[in-house]
Amino acid sequence: MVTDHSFYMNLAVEEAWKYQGLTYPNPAVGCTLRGEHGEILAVEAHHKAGEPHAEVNALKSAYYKLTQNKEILQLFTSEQIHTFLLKNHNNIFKNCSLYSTLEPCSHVGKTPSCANLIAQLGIKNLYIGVEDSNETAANGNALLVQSGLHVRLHVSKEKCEDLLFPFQKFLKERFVFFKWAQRLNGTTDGGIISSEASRKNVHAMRNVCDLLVIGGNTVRCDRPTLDARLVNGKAPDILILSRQKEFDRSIPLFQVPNRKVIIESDFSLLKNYKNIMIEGSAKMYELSRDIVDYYLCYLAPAFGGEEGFKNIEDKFEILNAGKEAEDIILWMKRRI
Ligand SMILES: NC(=O)C1=CN([C@@H]2O[C@H](COP(=O)(O)OP(=O)(O)OC[C@H]3O[C@@H](n4cnc5c(N)ncnc54)[C@H](OP(=O)(O)O)[C@@H]3O)[C@@H](O)[C@H]2O)C=CC1
Ligand SMILES: Nc1c(N[C@@H]2O[C@H](COP(=O)(O)O)[C@@H](O)[C@H]2O)[nH]c(=O)[nH]c1=O
Repeated sequence: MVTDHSFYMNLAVEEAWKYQGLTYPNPAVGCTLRGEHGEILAVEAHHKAGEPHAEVNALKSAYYKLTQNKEILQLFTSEQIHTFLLKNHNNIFKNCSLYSTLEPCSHVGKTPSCANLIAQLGIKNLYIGVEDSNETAANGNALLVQSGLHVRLHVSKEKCEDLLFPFQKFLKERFVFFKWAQRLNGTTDGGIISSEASRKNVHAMRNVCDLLVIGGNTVRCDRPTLDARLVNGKAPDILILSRQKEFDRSIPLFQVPNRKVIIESDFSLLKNYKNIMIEGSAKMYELSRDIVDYYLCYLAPAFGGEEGFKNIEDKFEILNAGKEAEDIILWMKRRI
């Protein structure tokens, strides 16, 4: 039987995109566990920095699927899951193949080393999308080859690179993404557009981004708060892009504790930040075109509104299309 390794890797890629924008300062990573007859034992992702890596989440799910032992479902930290699996694996993974969009980490950071766990569990084959460019975590691949695993690199390489790109960008300098919510007819005005689940997702991104950029007219018209209240999260610093700099200082945006609100007429402040979200519409889109890496659109199944992206001719490549409640979520890059 010829195995289509990209099929299994692409499942991991799809799962990981659900957490893009939420894993900072970690990368979005996905992992599939395949049984010896090609069956899918688990498809999981890394959700949040400090929580288990994708490989650990996949091994946890696969262990439960294979053993029906509910004990593992009560374990949530990486340390707990590593320790449990090392003690109880009974060689059940010995003919399994593991697909990871990123080379398993070799270091002990906030969580123990995935490469070490994979080696000790006796997994047979390891398929990797891309190597880890983060020097402290890299070389998991070499460690696993030494341990006798069959390792193949660059399965669905381009897809894994697109997934990893934000991480590489914030490691090197900064990652900037432009997010908006629109209706089917392209309008962005008139208050709430996307579903509550989508807005929670955006608040979870605000919770981990260190700077949120907003246009001055939006502050005047929408009187937004721009915090992460829907997930009880931390409010990011705010850059208001404005030349005239006149605002009603009594609105909630200026009252949120423990964050800075800075008003500038250019983007030079961005150099001090790593993970940056611009929440904007057409004017901000035009002004930020040269500094944005990825675009994130929440497309709500509705018509209505009046203003939006008119008279802009750009084209995009869709990197991932997902669904959150009733909305479609598109991660894209602009075609140059
Ligand atoms: N659905 C959605 O996701 C969103 C919808 N919106 C809606 O869309 C509308 C438009 O928002 P958006 O397009 O983001 O932008 P805005 O109109 O809110 O902001 C653009 C800002 O850029 C400043 N500006 C204009 N030209 C320049 C320049 N050449 N150099 C520097 N600064 C400049 C203006 O400053 P000045 O203050 O001096 O005029 C203005 O405040 C908003 O009113 C809001 O209701 C906004 C964000 C998201
Ligand atoms: N209407 C709309 C968005 N609009 C953006 O959110 C801002 C309001 O933030 P806050 O006051 O914190 O709730 C608003 O000014 C605009 O930038 N975002 C979305 O995800 N979905 C939506 O439907």
